[in-house]
Amino acid sequence: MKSHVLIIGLGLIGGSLAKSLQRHKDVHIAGYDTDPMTQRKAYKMGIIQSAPPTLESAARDADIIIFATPVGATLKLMEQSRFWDLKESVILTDTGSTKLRIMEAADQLETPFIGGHPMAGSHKSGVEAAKDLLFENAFYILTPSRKADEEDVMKLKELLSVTKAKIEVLAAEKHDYLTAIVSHFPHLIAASLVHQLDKEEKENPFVRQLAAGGFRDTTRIASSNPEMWRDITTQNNNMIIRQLDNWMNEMNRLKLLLEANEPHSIQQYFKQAKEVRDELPIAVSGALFSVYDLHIDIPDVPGIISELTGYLAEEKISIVNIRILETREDVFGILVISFQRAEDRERAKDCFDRRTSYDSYIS
Ligand SMILES: NC(=O)C1=CN([C@@H]2O[C@H](COP(=O)(O)OP(=O)(O)OC[C@H]3O[C@@H](n4cnc5c(N)ncnc54)[C@H](O)[C@@H]3O)[C@@H](O)[C@H]2O)C=CC1
Ligand SMILES: O=C(O)C(=O)Cc1ccc(O)cc1
Repeated sequence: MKSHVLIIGLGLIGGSLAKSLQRHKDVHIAGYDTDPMTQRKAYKMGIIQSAPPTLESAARDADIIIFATPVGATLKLMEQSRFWDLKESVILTDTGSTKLRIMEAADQLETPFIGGHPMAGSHKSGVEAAKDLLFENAFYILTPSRKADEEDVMKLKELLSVTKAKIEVLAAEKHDYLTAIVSHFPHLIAASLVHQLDKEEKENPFVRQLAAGGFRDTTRIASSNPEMWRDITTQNNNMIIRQLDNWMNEMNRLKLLLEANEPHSIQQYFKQAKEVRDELPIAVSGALFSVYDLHIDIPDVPGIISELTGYLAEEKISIVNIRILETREDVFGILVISFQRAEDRERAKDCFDRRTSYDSYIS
């Protein structure tokens, strides 16, 4: 008999999970979204196999229910779930970026709840951005509630195994502490840098044109969904404030360094940061967010980027990011294209080797 999975919230994460879980031949995936257009689109795209009209009817048939909604909505849905007519063996789980508040709510439920957080994503949202391989090689954190037993955890792990994510069990508080450092607080920094640019721009409109390379790299995540980040920030408020306090101390240390303006100490500051950054497991399997960069030496001529991305599109190779490291007239520029999987990067390199005369290499 087929096992029934209900995914509530069919955006980037719910849609990607639905696509990935299709690999189980014995699983039926039902999908619900408060936005009827999204639900219809997910059904038409074949991401979900049924689109129930109400949550109550869908919940009745489900063996596993996944809340893939912004974390504020997830808390409300968990509360509503008390009134659903659920199977006795049902397991509830979520995909939210915060875990402590969710698990406090989970402890109030009679139903086993296993918190979940796939630590991969992007600044994009919505079902159109969903990708079946989004979670491959990424960590997927689980935080089981007191009512979830070992067998429940095994069932969920078995369901999620097809995502090819690396599943780890962690305490909710530890999860929120760590994600404040590597994910939540960096979002606030990105947003604040953009605010700073915006203020300057009033006096100096040209600054906007100059905001290339480094500024864009550092602030990409400021383009994320504001509703989602409102909820994350309010739920993990204390941990984020702790990081802000640390950051302000660090900024004071930096200010003293700048006021002293001593070249050696300033170089040391950058050198130490570079050493730590270069050692981060970013482009290898096992990273929080794995990306695989391919560098291509390109001449600075109009249309070059669309030519190269056009080849990738023809060969159905997906990219996650694209940027130019350096472009000056008469000088070669370096185009950096990031892929989610090493295999995609290999295929892209092969594609460029066959179809262009540009050198591409893994730096
Ligand atoms: N975007 C990312 O990179 C990541 C997000 N997450 C978490 O996953 C969850 C979902 O995020 P995304 O998919 O990016 O958001 P999204 O904005 O792409 O999709 C959320 C979907 O939920 C629907 N929705 C909202 N309230 C609902 C409700 N009460 N009932 C049913 N549907 C409802 C929306 O209409 C939308 O289609 C969030 O909790 C987020 O913190 C986790 C990992 C990565
Ligand atoms: O786009 C990025 O780099 C992200 O930071 C994506 C992301 C957003 C929220 C999460 O909980 C996990 C990953």
